[in-house]
Amino acid sequence: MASPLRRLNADLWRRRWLIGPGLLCAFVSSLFALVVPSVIREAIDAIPRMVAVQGYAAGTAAGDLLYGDFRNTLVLLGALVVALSAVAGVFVFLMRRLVVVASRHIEYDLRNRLYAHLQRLSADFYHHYPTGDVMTRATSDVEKVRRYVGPALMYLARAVAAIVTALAVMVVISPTLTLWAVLPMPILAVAAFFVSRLVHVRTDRQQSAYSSLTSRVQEALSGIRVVKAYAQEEAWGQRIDGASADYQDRALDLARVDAAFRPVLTTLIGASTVLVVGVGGRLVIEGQLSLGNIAEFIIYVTILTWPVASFGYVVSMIQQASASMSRIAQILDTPPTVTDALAAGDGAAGRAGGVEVSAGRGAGGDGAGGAVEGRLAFDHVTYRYTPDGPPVLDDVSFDVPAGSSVGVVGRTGAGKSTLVELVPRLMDPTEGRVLIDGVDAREIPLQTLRGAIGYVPQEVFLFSDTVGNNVAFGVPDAGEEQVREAAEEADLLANVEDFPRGFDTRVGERGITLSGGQKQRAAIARALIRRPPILIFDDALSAVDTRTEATILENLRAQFGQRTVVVVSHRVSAVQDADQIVVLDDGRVAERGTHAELVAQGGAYAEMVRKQQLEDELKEV
Ligand SMILES: Nc1ncnc2c1ncn2[C@@H]1O[C@H](COP(=O)(O)OP(=O)(O)OP(=O)(O)O)[C@@H](O)[C@H]1O
Repeated sequence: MASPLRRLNADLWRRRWLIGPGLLCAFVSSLFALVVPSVIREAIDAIPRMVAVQGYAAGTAAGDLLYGDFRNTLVLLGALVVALSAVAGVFVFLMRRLVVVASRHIEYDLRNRLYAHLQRLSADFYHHYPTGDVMTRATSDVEKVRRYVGPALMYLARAVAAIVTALAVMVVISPTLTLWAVLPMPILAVAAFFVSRLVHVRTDRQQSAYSSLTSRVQEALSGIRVVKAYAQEEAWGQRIDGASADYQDRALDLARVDAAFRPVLTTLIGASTVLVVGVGGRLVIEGQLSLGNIAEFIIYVTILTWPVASFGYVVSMIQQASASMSRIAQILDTPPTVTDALAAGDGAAGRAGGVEVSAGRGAGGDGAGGAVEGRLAFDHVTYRYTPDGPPVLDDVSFDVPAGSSVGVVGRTGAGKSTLVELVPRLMDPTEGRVLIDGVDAREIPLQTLRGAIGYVPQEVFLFSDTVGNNVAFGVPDAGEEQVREAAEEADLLANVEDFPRGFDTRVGERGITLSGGQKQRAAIARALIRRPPILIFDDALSAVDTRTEATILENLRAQFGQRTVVVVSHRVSAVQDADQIVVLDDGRVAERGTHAELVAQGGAYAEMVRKQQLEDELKEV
């Protein structure tokens, strides 16, 4: 067995009570199926005897009696064939029920394990693995592994059982005829192996052509407004056409290989039959075998064909499953870089570095978020996205006292988002430390740390759910009043009341589309409802007008003193009232101070203020 598949041994063992009896059923069904040819031999061999009796004793009472006996025997033998086949069928049914069910359980467990691990993995993993790639591993790779624990094992068990038992019976009857009958079989196994390899390669290609076709169509439909506005229907039509033609080519390619396999199979069965009849015929003439034996052998050859072919099929299936399993293992073996390893405790509370910190959910609205006060400090923080890449943050140090506010500004790409993502530990600094209440964030249990932070990312993500559930996302048991309160603080309440079903209005694909500003405010409400001691807005006010921005900031200011607020923005208006402003330039702290201090300093911030004033004045003209 290829090594990556060894990891499944524990799963197979856990499901032994399904797999074991399932494989036993495979064996039993083969035994029953194998009795059928000998019954048919009996029946065929009875025919010449019957003909002879007819010849000698036709018309006599004894002849009629014998004839009646023969007929009854034949009917009985026929009934026996039907009964044996039915019993073999029942065992095949049981085998499938047991083994396929086990394989579905193992698939379910593996997919859950993978998803649980994906949730544990840190943001840096997702920087390196494209979503489509991870999706393929979680879907079609898991399915290929399932085929190993299900169909492959099943086919293998049936094949071994059928081949061993059929060969044993055949050899007992006639070793010579057996040798001739199985002569084409190795060619069949090898052909099946190569054909199924070709089939698998083509199936993969067809699958990837299909996923690129569906993602193209999905993109075209989600971007339909842009396509129409730029009159690009024709060009997009051609692109879809291209992807569609590619898919068709791949599908036909697969169908051709598939179609070629059947004739190969039939030819090889034909060759075996001819050999059986030819060699067997001579043995019958020599008196070593009966005619019934030839019929019996022909059935054995047919019985053996599929198991022998399935050997090749199974080998290629196992190869595929092994490749898939190693792709899955790559993810499972990637350790999360952000862990609780350094934290003193794992639970919702723990002692860290002498400072007691506890979960800051405060869903009840205590406002202080437990024992986390919210002092935030960056201590010589450097961050690189790749080990040999340039530092996106370079030796950043500054302090934010608990309950104060800080505005972070800087050109695009200056590192602002990266800086704030380090606070909830979406990733850890390459060098230096982020401190919360004077404690290295890595020493605080993740649950506690993240429970104390309300983070509104730059790209708002709303789930296809109701507005209310999107707001209550981080506090699933929040009451209606809490949801309303948070929405009001985020200046979203008036909008929601205008929606057809208020907070029960669905958003996203199957609901209404929120405006950019409404989405941002829903995300802000989602952060506020947690009543966290630390609030982080990463350019979270960019899609709202300055009046709404002022209202939200006003609401927040009413709570300054209780909450540490970090506001990343391109707009002076969003940061000018902050207790301090940090200007980032190319990953470094270029300036730091209050609005008045920085304006007086006459540096980059003063220049930004001047430009925005000029823009505002121009707008007014
Ligand atoms: N996953 C990543 N891999 C490599 N580089 C990245 C990655 N994400 C961001 N960067 C780079 O890091 C730098 C800082 O990005 P960041 O998003 O922190 O800037 P920003 O100041 O928030 O910009 P903006 O104001 O446009 O949002 C940019 O040059 C960006 O291209």
